Amino acid sequence: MSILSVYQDSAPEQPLKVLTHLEDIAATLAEVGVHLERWEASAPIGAGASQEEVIDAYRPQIERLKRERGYVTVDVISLTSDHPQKAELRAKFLEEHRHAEDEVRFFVAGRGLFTLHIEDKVYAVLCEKNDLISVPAGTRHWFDMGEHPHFVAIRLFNNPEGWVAQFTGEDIAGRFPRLED
Ligand SMILES: CSCCC(=O)/C(O)=C/O
Ligand SMILES: [Fe+2]
Ligand code: NI
Repeated sequence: MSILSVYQDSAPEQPLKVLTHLEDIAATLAEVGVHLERWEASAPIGAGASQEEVIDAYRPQIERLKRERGYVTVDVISLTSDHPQKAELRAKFLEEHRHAEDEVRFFVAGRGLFTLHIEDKVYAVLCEKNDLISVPAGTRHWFDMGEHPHFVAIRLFNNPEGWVAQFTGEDIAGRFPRLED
Protein backbone atom coordinates (compact mmCIF):
# COMPACT_ATOMS: atom_id res chain seq x y z
CA MET A 1 0.00 0.00 0.00
CA SER A 2 1.37 3.43 -0.93
CA ILE A 3 1.40 5.94 1.94
CA LEU A 4 1.95 9.72 2.05
CA SER A 5 2.96 11.37 5.34
CA VAL A 6 3.13 15.18 5.35
CA TYR A 7 5.21 16.99 7.98
CA GLN A 8 6.20 20.51 8.93
CA ASP A 9 9.92 20.54 8.11
CA SER A 10 10.77 21.54 11.69
CA ALA A 11 8.65 18.76 13.29
CA PRO A 12 9.71 15.28 12.15
CA GLU A 13 8.22 13.59 15.23
CA GLN A 14 4.55 14.09 14.29
CA PRO A 15 3.04 14.07 10.75
CA LEU A 16 0.42 16.73 9.97
CA LYS A 17 -1.46 14.07 7.99
CA VAL A 18 -1.10 10.50 6.74
CA LEU A 19 -2.91 9.42 3.55
CA THR A 20 -3.37 5.88 2.26
CA HIS A 21 -5.84 6.23 -0.65
CA LEU A 22 -4.22 6.70 -4.04
CA GLU A 23 -6.63 9.49 -5.09
CA ASP A 24 -5.91 11.49 -1.91
CA ILE A 25 -2.16 10.94 -2.19
CA ALA A 26 -2.11 11.94 -5.88
CA ALA A 27 -4.26 15.05 -5.26
CA THR A 28 -2.09 16.24 -2.34
CA LEU A 29 1.12 15.71 -4.31
CA ALA A 30 -0.36 17.41 -7.39
CA GLU A 31 -0.81 20.60 -5.31
CA VAL A 32 2.99 20.81 -5.08
CA GLY A 33 3.70 19.74 -8.68
CA VAL A 34 4.49 16.08 -7.98
CA HIS A 35 2.77 13.47 -10.14
CA LEU A 36 1.80 9.98 -8.93
CA GLU A 37 -0.05 7.35 -10.95
CA ARG A 38 -0.38 3.56 -11.16
CA TRP A 39 0.54 1.48 -14.18
CA GLU A 40 -0.38 -2.10 -15.05
CA ALA A 41 2.01 -4.28 -17.04
CA SER A 42 0.83 -5.14 -20.57
CA ALA A 43 2.57 -8.54 -20.33
CA PRO A 44 3.63 -10.76 -17.41
CA ILE A 45 7.20 -10.18 -16.19
CA GLY A 46 9.04 -13.30 -15.09
CA ALA A 47 11.65 -13.37 -12.32
CA GLY A 48 15.02 -12.74 -13.95
CA ALA A 49 13.52 -10.70 -16.82
CA SER A 50 16.03 -8.60 -18.77
CA GLN A 51 15.95 -4.76 -18.83
CA GLU A 52 14.46 -4.97 -22.35
CA GLU A 53 11.69 -7.35 -21.22
CA VAL A 54 10.83 -5.09 -18.27
CA ILE A 55 10.74 -1.99 -20.51
CA ASP A 56 8.69 -3.84 -23.16
CA ALA A 57 6.02 -4.73 -20.56
CA TYR A 58 5.42 -1.00 -19.96
CA ARG A 59 6.20 0.25 -23.50
CA PRO A 60 2.88 2.15 -24.10
CA GLN A 61 3.11 4.07 -20.81
CA ILE A 62 6.82 4.83 -21.32
CA GLU A 63 6.25 6.06 -24.89
CA ARG A 64 3.41 8.31 -23.67
CA LEU A 65 5.63 9.92 -21.02
CA LYS A 66 8.51 10.34 -23.49
CA ARG A 67 6.14 12.03 -25.95
CA GLU A 68 4.42 14.23 -23.37
CA ARG A 69 7.45 15.27 -21.32
CA GLY A 70 10.47 14.85 -23.58
CA TYR A 71 12.31 12.10 -21.71
CA VAL A 72 15.06 10.59 -23.83
CA THR A 73 16.74 7.85 -21.80
CA VAL A 74 15.13 4.86 -20.08
CA ASP A 75 16.85 2.27 -17.91
CA VAL A 76 16.08 -0.26 -15.19
CA ILE A 77 17.71 -0.18 -11.75
CA SER A 78 17.44 -3.27 -9.60
CA LEU A 79 18.66 -3.64 -6.02
CA THR A 80 18.41 -6.49 -3.55
CA SER A 81 19.86 -7.08 -0.11
CA ASP A 82 22.72 -9.20 -1.46
CA HIS A 83 24.15 -6.14 -3.30
CA PRO A 84 27.75 -5.69 -2.04
CA GLN A 85 27.51 -1.86 -2.08
CA LYS A 86 24.01 -1.58 -0.62
CA ALA A 87 25.13 0.40 2.45
CA GLU A 88 27.09 2.96 0.36
CA LEU A 89 24.24 3.30 -2.13
CA ARG A 90 21.70 3.73 0.66
CA ALA A 91 23.87 6.40 2.32
CA LYS A 92 24.30 8.30 -1.00
CA PHE A 93 20.58 8.48 -1.78
CA LEU A 94 19.84 9.41 1.87
CA GLU A 95 21.66 12.75 1.53
CA GLU A 96 19.30 15.59 0.61
CA HIS A 97 19.86 16.45 -3.06
CA ARG A 98 18.36 17.99 -6.19
CA HIS A 99 18.48 17.07 -9.87
CA ALA A 100 18.51 19.49 -12.81
CA GLU A 101 15.80 17.34 -14.39
CA ASP A 102 12.61 15.60 -13.25
CA GLU A 103 13.10 12.45 -11.18
CA VAL A 104 10.78 9.89 -12.80
CA ARG A 105 10.66 6.41 -11.31
CA PHE A 106 8.28 3.51 -11.87
CA PHE A 107 8.34 0.66 -9.34
CA VAL A 108 8.10 -2.64 -11.20
CA ALA A 109 8.64 -4.54 -7.93
CA GLY A 110 9.52 -3.88 -4.31
CA ARG A 111 9.38 -0.46 -2.67
CA GLY A 112 11.23 2.66 -1.60
CA LEU A 113 10.61 5.82 0.40
CA PHE A 114 10.96 9.14 -1.43
CA THR A 115 10.98 12.13 0.91
CA LEU A 116 10.46 15.53 -0.70
CA HIS A 117 11.31 18.86 0.96
CA ILE A 118 9.07 21.48 -0.62
CA GLU A 119 9.00 24.97 0.91
CA ASP A 120 8.46 24.40 4.66
CA LYS A 121 6.86 20.95 4.32
CA VAL A 122 8.22 17.42 4.00
CA TYR A 123 6.30 14.80 1.98
CA ALA A 124 7.32 11.19 2.65
CA VAL A 125 5.96 9.02 -0.18
CA LEU A 126 6.19 5.27 0.27
CA CYS A 127 6.20 3.98 -3.32
CA GLU A 128 5.34 0.38 -4.05
CA LYS A 129 4.96 -1.96 -7.03
CA ASN A 130 2.99 -0.27 -9.87
CA ASP A 131 3.59 3.31 -8.62
CA LEU A 132 5.00 5.93 -10.98
CA ILE A 133 6.33 9.07 -9.28
CA SER A 134 7.52 12.17 -11.09
CA VAL A 135 9.29 14.81 -8.99
CA PRO A 136 9.96 18.16 -10.68
CA ALA A 137 13.53 19.26 -11.42
CA GLY A 138 15.09 21.25 -8.58
CA THR A 139 13.02 19.66 -5.78
CA ARG A 140 15.05 18.93 -2.62
CA HIS A 141 14.62 15.25 -1.71
CA TRP A 142 16.19 12.03 -0.50
CA PHE A 143 15.43 8.33 -0.98
CA ASP A 144 15.57 5.37 1.39
CA MET A 145 15.81 1.82 0.13
CA GLY A 146 15.99 0.41 3.69
CA GLU A 147 18.54 -1.82 5.32
CA HIS A 148 17.37 -4.78 3.22
CA PRO A 149 16.69 -3.19 -0.19
CA HIS A 150 14.36 -4.82 -2.64
CA PHE A 151 13.20 -2.97 -5.71
CA VAL A 152 13.20 -2.95 -9.50
CA ALA A 153 12.48 0.51 -10.96
CA ILE A 154 12.29 1.99 -14.44
CA ARG A 155 14.01 5.40 -14.62
CA LEU A 156 13.29 8.00 -17.29
CA PHE A 157 15.70 10.89 -17.89
CA ASN A 158 15.68 14.10 -19.94
CA ASN A 159 19.44 13.96 -19.75
CA PRO A 160 21.26 11.28 -21.77
CA GLU A 161 24.00 11.20 -19.08
CA GLY A 162 21.58 9.64 -16.57
CA TRP A 163 21.81 10.19 -12.79
CA VAL A 164 23.43 13.50 -11.77
CA ALA A 165 22.73 15.03 -8.31
CA GLN A 166 23.59 18.26 -6.49
CA PHE A 167 23.79 17.58 -2.74
CA THR A 168 22.46 20.39 -0.51
CA GLY A 169 24.77 19.58 2.42
CA GLU A 170 21.79 19.79 4.83
CA ASP A 171 21.37 17.09 7.50
CA ILE A 172 17.54 17.17 7.47
CA ALA A 173 17.19 13.58 6.18
CA GLY A 174 18.66 12.18 9.40
CA ARG A 175 15.79 13.69 11.42
CA PHE A 176 12.92 12.09 9.45
CA PRO A 177 11.64 8.49 9.53
CA ARG A 178 13.40 5.95 7.35
CA LEU A 179 12.01 2.99 5.47
CA GLU A 180 11.12 0.29 7.97
CA ASP A 181 11.89 -3.23 6.87
C1 LIG B 1 14.33 4.30 -7.11
S1 LIG B 1 15.65 4.83 -8.09
C2 LIG B 1 17.02 5.18 -7.01
C3 LIG B 1 16.99 6.47 -6.34
C4 LIG B 1 17.39 7.64 -7.20
O1 LIG B 1 17.73 7.51 -8.34
C5 LIG B 1 17.33 8.93 -6.63
O2 LIG B 1 17.70 9.98 -7.33
C6 LIG B 1 16.87 9.16 -5.41
O3 LIG B 1 16.70 10.38 -5.02
FE1 LIG C 1 17.12 11.80 -6.46
NI1 NI D 1 9.44 -8.66 -5.10
